[in-house]
Amino acid sequence: MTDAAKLKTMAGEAALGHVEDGMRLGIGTGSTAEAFVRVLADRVHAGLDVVGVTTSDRTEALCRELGVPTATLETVPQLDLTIDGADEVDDRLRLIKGGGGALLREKIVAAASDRMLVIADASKKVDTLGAFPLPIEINGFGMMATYLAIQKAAANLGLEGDMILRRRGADPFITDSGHLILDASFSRIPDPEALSQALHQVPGVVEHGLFIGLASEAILASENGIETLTA
Ligand SMILES: O=C[C@H](O)[C@H](O)[C@H](O)COP(=O)(O)O
Repeated sequence: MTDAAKLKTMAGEAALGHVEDGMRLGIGTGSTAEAFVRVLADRVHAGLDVVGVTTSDRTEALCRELGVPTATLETVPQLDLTIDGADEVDDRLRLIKGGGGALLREKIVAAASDRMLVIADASKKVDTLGAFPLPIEINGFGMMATYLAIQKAAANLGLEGDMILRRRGADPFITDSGHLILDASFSRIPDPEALSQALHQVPGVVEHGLFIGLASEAILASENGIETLTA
């Protein structure tokens, strides 16, 4: 296992300490969430009784492969705890997510949960959000108009930077819900709340990767051990 993989597993194992028998779990997407699913599966095989609502087709497939029971939000619409990774986390537990393209379902699942626990390696901790390009999920219809409207909304907040349509090989990346993603390199987002509100005003924006007021705790793994941030 590489050092990076070890840190993800460390964070996943620490997250297990928050999981109790009978819990309805939201299960995130990405390499750290996958590390969590692997340690969770061992516990399930040892008798832990939980049900997971997954945030992507990819995580759903992994849970099925490893024997972690899953349900949909339609049948289990209220969750006790969501455990998910992040691309950036600041000291107020504001996040950038969506590097893997799962931000929409991740946000819906986190919002349906009593608590959201972030798991990450300590390199994800930042003073100011924005070095990681902000994923913005948009409808395919009128995408150039949406692009320009986002650019204008951001400029009104003093934010400028490249916005690139995410691709998978030669084709546009399509999310599990059938949308496109723009990755916006603003470098620094000093007021994430203002940007979040402004983006939600743009028709065509389905969701964005700023998670504000959702995470209640973060487990950050480094070579020195586990650091826990609480809201
Ligand atoms: O869409 C993907 C998610 O928001 C991931 O949780 C995020 O990109 C972090 O992924 P990783 O754990 O692979 O760094």
